[in-house]
Amino acid sequence: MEEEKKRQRGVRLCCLCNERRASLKRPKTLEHICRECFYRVFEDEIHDVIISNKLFSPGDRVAIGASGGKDSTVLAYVLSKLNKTYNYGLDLFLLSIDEGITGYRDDSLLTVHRNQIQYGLPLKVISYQDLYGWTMDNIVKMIGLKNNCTFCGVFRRQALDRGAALLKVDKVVTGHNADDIAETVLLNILRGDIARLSRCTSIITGEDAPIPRCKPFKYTYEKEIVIYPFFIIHLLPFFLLLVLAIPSPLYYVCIFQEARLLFHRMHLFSKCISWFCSRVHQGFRENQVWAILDIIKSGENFRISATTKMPEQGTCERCGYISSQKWCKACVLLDGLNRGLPKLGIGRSRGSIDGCKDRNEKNGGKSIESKQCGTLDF
Ligand SMILES: Nc1ncnc2c1ncn2[C@@H]1O[C@H](COP(=O)(O)OP(=O)(O)OP(=O)(O)O)[C@@H](O)[C@H]1O
Repeated sequence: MEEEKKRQRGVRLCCLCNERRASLKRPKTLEHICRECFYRVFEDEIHDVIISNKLFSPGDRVAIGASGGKDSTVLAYVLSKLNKTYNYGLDLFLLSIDEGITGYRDDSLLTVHRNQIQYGLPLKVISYQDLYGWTMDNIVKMIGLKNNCTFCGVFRRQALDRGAALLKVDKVVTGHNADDIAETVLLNILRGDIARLSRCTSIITGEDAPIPRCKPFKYTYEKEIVIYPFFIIHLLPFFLLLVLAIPSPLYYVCIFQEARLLFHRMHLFSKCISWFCSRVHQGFRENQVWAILDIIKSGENFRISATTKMPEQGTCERCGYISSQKWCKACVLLDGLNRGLPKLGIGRSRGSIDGCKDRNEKNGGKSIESKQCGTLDF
């Protein structure tokens, strides 16, 4: 009766509970729903992903890769909430890697320190300076802005594993979301990187490595991760917050990623435009919404032919980290830096460093070489 009255008054009701006033159009399904139902479906879907993929076992020690950005901040909050609500029995930790990027990581680490207190989770911070003797600031001073992301990505991947080993955890979780995964599928297709294409949609990776990594946000849309903490604030101030680039976990973009920063600004600008034009371009937006899940599904359905030779997994002769080469990529890059020849380890031709010969080449086979690329370098 009450609902009927509301409907007559022209109030759009939430299509899930059919009781409360709808206050947002859900980016993933385009349903008009209320705030309470948004929180419920957002958390329920992540819980379903965790359970159906058996991401954790009771008693697991789990490190949350905490960059201080929006994805890992929301992940830390949601995972600790679900852990309590559904009694997963997990011991959660925050693990942060300090790359030594002044004006970027030092700011975002403040958020992680705040999260440590807010969520009551132990925090471990590991720096490139301690692990490698180099900060990204110093690396960029030596090599400039070109290729610096290769150093950062390779070092971070290994640093997360080393931090996880120090914390003696069973698993590492990262905040990679559906948009990141769809983007990586497309990048790997464009680059013809079959090795990465075959594993980039896996929700658990590195099962052959000492510590597996999981992505509970694999099917969670970035837009919903952004809405989740800020939903209470109405959309307009939220857009202003983004566009004016007021420092916030939503907006941490690495200062060394100039191209990405430009892309990010353009992306935000186009988001604003599309928000204003959304009623006109409804059909286009609906296609865009489904494209993310479709791309992930295509990546999942990708099958590698049995005759394709994949890189052979071994350990680095220098540091003992997993590697398909004699030396792992981090050791090759570090060696180049320490010798004052930082470009040696970059690109495909790696013959110039003795320790870097491909095991498969040595074995006479032709392997698929996997480069450091894409959003998912974990
Ligand atoms: N410095 C870091 N320390 C710990 N974990 C990290 C770090 N950088 C990235 N990660 C992990 O990898 C995930 C993806 O990182 P990426 O650099 O793509 O950032 P992002 O998509 O902006 O995510 P976020 O918003 O959490 O920073 C993060 O969500 C986080 O779990």
